[in-house]
Amino acid sequence: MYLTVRNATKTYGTFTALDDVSISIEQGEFVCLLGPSGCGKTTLLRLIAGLTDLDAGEICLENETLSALPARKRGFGIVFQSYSLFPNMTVAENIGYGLKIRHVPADKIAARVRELLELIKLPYLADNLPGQLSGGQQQRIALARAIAVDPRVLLLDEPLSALDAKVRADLRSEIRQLQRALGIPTLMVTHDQEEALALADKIICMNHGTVVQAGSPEELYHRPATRFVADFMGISNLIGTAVIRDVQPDLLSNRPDGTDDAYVACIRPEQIALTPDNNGPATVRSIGFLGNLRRIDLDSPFGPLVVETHGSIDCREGQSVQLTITPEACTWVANDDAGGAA
Ligand SMILES: Nc1ncnc2c1ncn2[C@@H]1O[C@H](COP(=O)(O)OP(=O)(O)OP(=O)(O)O)[C@@H](O)[C@H]1O
Repeated sequence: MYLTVRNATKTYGTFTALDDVSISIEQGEFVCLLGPSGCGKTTLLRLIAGLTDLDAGEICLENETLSALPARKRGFGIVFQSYSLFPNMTVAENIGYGLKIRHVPADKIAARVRELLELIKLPYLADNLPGQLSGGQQQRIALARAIAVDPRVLLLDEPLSALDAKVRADLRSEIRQLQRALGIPTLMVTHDQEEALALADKIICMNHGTVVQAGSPEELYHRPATRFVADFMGISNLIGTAVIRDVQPDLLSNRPDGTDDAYVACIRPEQIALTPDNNGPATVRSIGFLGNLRRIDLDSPFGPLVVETHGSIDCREGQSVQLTITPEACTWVANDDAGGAA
């Protein structure tokens, strides 16, 4: 483990923002902290950065305890949602700032700034002021400034959320490429599950100040541990045990033992097949065209269902359809009853 947080707790008055949280980041890993607004993501990032004090717990980098080390001595690079560049400094001065305060010689700073401007593909902007740049450009500069000092860890707090969809998607893949090329262990806060799925080696899913599940994007999507994770990570059809027993009992074959309330089935929309059938038990309510796929809303004996298909589909709104669902399509997840909190 490169960076570890053990049993971190943080309270504000009587409110517990983080409750006994433990996480780890490996060397070179890209980790996303994902969860709904207010779940404690930013608090955890700020604790790691040294911008907030821990009430209890420990933060270690390799074998060094960081808890007593002030933020500026941790050697971390930080990028915030608001670009937070120095408005009166040029782009080159902004990028070189961290090196300047470390008394690096001017020629070395100039060379490093040139190298970073090439890396973020903005070599022609060196002499501009931040106010003359687009949001996406400013965020690239903020990233270059954070990387300039060869940080031991890169901390990103919702760096893309102020940008529009296209710029956001472009910068997302650039951040990924840059992080891969430089191998800097990175922790990024986001509330956007698509962003986390696309970027992360590991996702740490949080709710109400605790870690609900940590794992690869594939694990969290295909094997969510709880109803909250299933609901938060993409679209899922969550169906109770009693309904399944009534409608299609063979789907219960993989269910763990426990009371009816203990588990619900999570069936992803791409795992349900439809066939037009005038005597079929389900009815198509609406069909949405999403470019590369179609999303179909159904009324069914299971209740409302969402189905997605990449192929063309031979049915129309109002049509009756037959459903094919196999027991393997059901992931049984603990019913933490937190679906509503997502
Ligand atoms: N300085 C503070 N004083 C009091 N309460 C705070 C303080 N900072 C954060 N909180 C509370 O702690 C909780 C967690 O906040 P945090 O910013 O970590 O959430 P978050 O998951 O990053 O949410 P968001 O995505 O909305 O930024 C929130 O309920 C917030 O109101």
